[in-house]
Amino acid sequence: MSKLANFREIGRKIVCVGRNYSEHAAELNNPVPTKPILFLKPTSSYVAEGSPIKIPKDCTDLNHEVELGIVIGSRASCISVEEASQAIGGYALGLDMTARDWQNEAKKKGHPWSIAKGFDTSCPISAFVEKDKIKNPNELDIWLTVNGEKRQSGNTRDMIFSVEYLISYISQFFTLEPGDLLLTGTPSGVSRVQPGDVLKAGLGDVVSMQFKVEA
Ligand SMILES: O=C([O-])CC(=O)C(=O)O
Ligand SMILES: [Mg+2]
Repeated sequence: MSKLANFREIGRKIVCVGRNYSEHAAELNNPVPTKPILFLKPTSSYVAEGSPIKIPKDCTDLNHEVELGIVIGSRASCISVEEASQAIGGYALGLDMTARDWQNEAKKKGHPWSIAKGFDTSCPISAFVEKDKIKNPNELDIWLTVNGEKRQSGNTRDMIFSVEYLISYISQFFTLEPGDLLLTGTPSGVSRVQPGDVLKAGLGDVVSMQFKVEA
């Protein structure tokens, strides 16, 4: 078994991309970016299947964002787009849980989004997916249901910036290290979750996962 199966323990950062699907940028009245928008989540935000997503105290608008995750397999600093696929060690399916009320307030004030995006349980994550299970990460169906009702349904071909472009771009600023996770942004259909909701999500026919939401 690959040592990357343990990426939640060995990885030291989660790098997230914002507004990488134009329909999602539009649904939140945000402009479509001309270069990737990056933010970080602490690795303490991971939650694995079997444990619940907890709505933080005083958050009134917790949203789901289903995203393709790239698990880094080898150290990458200032690499080119052509070299980028060599840095991919595997994949995971992730949820970028977002306290939208807190994010909107921070955006208005020009403050960072760290709490809105990085609170405990804000990164529900699947098991590790071996690299050879996915031929082309830029051509994958990605979906999420809430209590059996379809909310998000997209394909990674609609990403504004490809997986390889993102890895290269991020590596110009942050050295990527084995076990680090890159979350590639969410397609449209984000919505509020409530205590008791059951979220199911899937990536192509390679992985699916389920999480319960608690107050
Ligand atoms: O909060 C946002 O909408 C930005 C983001 O994470 C995404 O587009 O996936
Ligand atoms: Mg996101």
